[in-house]
Amino acid sequence: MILYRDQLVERTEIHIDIEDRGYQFGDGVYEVIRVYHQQPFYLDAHLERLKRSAEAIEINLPYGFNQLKVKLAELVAQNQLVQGNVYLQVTRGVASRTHHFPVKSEPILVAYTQQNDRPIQALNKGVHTVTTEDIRWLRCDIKSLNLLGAVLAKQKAVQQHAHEAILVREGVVTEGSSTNLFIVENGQLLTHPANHLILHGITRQIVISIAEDLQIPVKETHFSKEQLYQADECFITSTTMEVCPVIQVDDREIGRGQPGKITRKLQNAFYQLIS
Ligand SMILES: Cc1ncc(COP(=O)(O)O)c(CN[C@@H]2CONC2=O)c1O
Repeated sequence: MILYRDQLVERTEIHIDIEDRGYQFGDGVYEVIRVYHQQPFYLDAHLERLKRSAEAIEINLPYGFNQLKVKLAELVAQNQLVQGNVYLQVTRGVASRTHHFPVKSEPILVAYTQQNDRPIQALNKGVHTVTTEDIRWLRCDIKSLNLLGAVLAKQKAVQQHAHEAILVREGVVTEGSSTNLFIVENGQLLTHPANHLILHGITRQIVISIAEDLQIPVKETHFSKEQLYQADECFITSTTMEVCPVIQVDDREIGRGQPGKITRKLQNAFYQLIS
């Protein structure tokens, strides 16, 4: 079943209008929410970010958090989702094609579930990555449907048999195409500040909290591609990748090409949260 507007319907019953602004302009916002043991993980944080993103582009969510939580719970239950993702998006709705906001349009919400396992092999062995220029716009803190910059970066990674593209803007490492990124330098975590140039990842924030509990120093600061190459450890974080070690960046091994000790500590602590 699919949550379409405010009803659970079969996918075949849904017809997206050719002038839905999400379809024509990417004029909408989205969230990917992880489900473990039939329970959405950090649902409130995801919905709060959805609201922030919608407000940033002046879309009014079609209904409130409590109703949305009830609907998402029904969606997860109806689809018997034990472990996987809920994809949720809200577009500005349907209107004759004009760049400026239509005088009147009704936001359209769609949510659906995907059954999938945790990325165990990537978590255990680590992943290869490539670097590429961050060509995205300057409001990456808005989780918008405008994902072409991320799509092109991810495609470059896949073409080079890598898992993720690490984005570099004017010499500064920002984040992955669909992940946040941390390095470990002399026992300290470094990650890009949560400003308009990165998505304020929920997993990123969880890792920062875990690090504080484990008394691992964290510095939200700029760092260069050279620092990335020389890092003792590196990992990426996201709802779908959890805390995933990076063992290679371009042609450079990170650490000794193995997941690092601090990364493993953070992984183990994160695993306790989802068990
Ligand atoms: C550009 C970007 N940065 C960071 C993150 C990590 O944020 P969370 O920790 O809140 O997930 C994402 C998540 N991207 C989602 C996660 O999976 N697929 C996506 O599109 C992202 O798209």
